[in-house]
Amino acid sequence: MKAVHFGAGNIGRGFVGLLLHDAGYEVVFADVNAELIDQLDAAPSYDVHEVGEGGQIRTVTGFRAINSASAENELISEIQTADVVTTAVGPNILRFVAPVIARALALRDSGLAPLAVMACENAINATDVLKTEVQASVAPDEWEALSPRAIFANTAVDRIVPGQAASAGIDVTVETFYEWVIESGPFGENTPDIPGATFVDALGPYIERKLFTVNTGHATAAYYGFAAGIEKISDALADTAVSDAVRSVLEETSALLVAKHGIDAEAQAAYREKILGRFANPHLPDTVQRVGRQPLRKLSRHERFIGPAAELAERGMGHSALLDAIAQALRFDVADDEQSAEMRRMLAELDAPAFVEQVTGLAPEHPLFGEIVGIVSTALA
Ligand SMILES: NC(=O)c1ccc[n+]([C@@H]2O[C@H](COP(=O)([O-])OP(=O)(O)OC[C@H]3O[C@@H](n4cnc5c(N)ncnc54)[C@H](O)[C@@H]3O)[C@@H](O)[C@H]2O)c1
Ligand SMILES: O=P(O)(O)OC[C@@H](O)[C@@H](O)[C@H](O)[C@H](O)CO
Repeated sequence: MKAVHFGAGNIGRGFVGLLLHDAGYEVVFADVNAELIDQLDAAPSYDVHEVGEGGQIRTVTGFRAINSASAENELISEIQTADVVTTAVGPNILRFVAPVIARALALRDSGLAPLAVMACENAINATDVLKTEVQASVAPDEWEALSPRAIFANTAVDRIVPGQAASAGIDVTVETFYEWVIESGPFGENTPDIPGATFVDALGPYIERKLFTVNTGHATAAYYGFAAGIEKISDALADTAVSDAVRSVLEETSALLVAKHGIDAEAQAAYREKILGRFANPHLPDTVQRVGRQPLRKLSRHERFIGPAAELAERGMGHSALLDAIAQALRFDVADDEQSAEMRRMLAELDAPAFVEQVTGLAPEHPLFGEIVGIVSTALA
C-alpha cells in the first residue's frame, strides 16, 4: 500500500506520516522545502519523540521523499498508483497542490480502486476545499471521467506538534495525545485501513469541537501570552490572567457546542480540562509565535474566533470573552509572520468597518459586526 503525503513539516512527519507508516503504508513525502526533502531522502528512518506522560520514541521507516517543486512528473507518477493522498500544508496552500492531484487522476488507470484523498488541515471541510480546487483544475467535461477515480473525505486532526529545533534534523518532538477523525460516508466499501484513525458518520461535530475548543483555546493563550511578553505556550498557561482568559473563552465555545451539537456538557468539560493540561505540558517547546501564526486566517469568517462568536451572537448567547480574545489577536505583531505584518498594514490604512468586512467576512447586518467594529476602533484609537 502506498500513501503520498503533501507537507513533510511538523504534523506531516510527527503525525500523519507516522500513523500511515504504522498502518503499513509506504509513505512518499512531497514538499517544496528542498533541504528537508534531501534530508528525508538521505535518511533510512526518523524518530518521533513523544513528550509527556507515557511518551515513547516511535521510528518511521520505509519512506521516500520528492521535491514537489522540481520533480512534479515524478510526483504525478507516484500519485497515479497510490492508494491514499493526504495533505498537511496549510489551508491556503491546498490550491497549489490540487493541479498535481488532478493531473495524476487523469493518468490513473480507471481499473484501480479510487484514490482516498484526505486534507489534514485545521479548517472545517478542508478536503471539500481541496476537491473543489482539483475539479477547478480540469475542464468541466473531463471531471465526469476523473471524479470516480478518487474519493474525497473530510478529517479532523489533533496532535500538538511544535516547531522543531534545527539540531533535531528530521526527528520530531510531539505530545503523546493524538486523534484523527475521518468521515466514513464517502468511502463505502473502499474505507482505507488506518488503525490509528477513527471513522465517523458525521464529522461536523468533531471538527467543530476540535477547532472551537483546542484551536480557539490555543490561539487565545497565544495572543494573550504574546501581549504579556511570554514566549512559550506552557508559560502562558502558567500565568493566571492568561489561563483565566482561556477558560472563559472555552466556556463560551463549549456552551455553543453543547447547544448546537447536543454534546454532553460534562463530557465537554472533561475534554476542555484535558486540553488545558495539554497546553500546559512543560516538555513541549511550543511558542506563542507558532500558535498565533497567520492571524488573518485565524480571524476569518468560519475560523476559531469569528466562527463561534458569530453563532453565539446569532443565538443571543454570551461571547464577551471571545470578543476580548479577538482584541488581543489584533495586538499580534511578529515581523516574520507575513499575515501579522499585513494585519498591521490593514489596521494602519483601513477604517474599522472596512477592516472588519475584509478580515472577518462578516456582513454589516450581522449581529456581531458592530461589536467587532467597536473592538477594532479601540485598537485604532
Ligand atoms: N503542528 C500542529 O500542531 C498541527 C496540528 C494539527 C493540524 N495542523 C495543521 O497541519 C497543517 C500543517 O501544519 P504544520 O504545523 O505541520 O506546518 P509546517 O510549516 O511545519 O509544515 C507545512 C509543510 O508544508 C510544506 N509546503 C508548503 N507549500 C507546499 C506545497 N505547495 N507543496 C508541498 N508542501 C508544501 C512546507 O514546506 C512545510 O514543510 C496546517 O494546516 C495546520 O493547521 C498542525
Ligand atoms: O496550525 P494552526 O496555525 O491552525 O493553529 C496553531 C495551533 O493551534 C495548532 O497547530 C495546534 O497545535 C493543533 O491544531 C493541535 O491539534
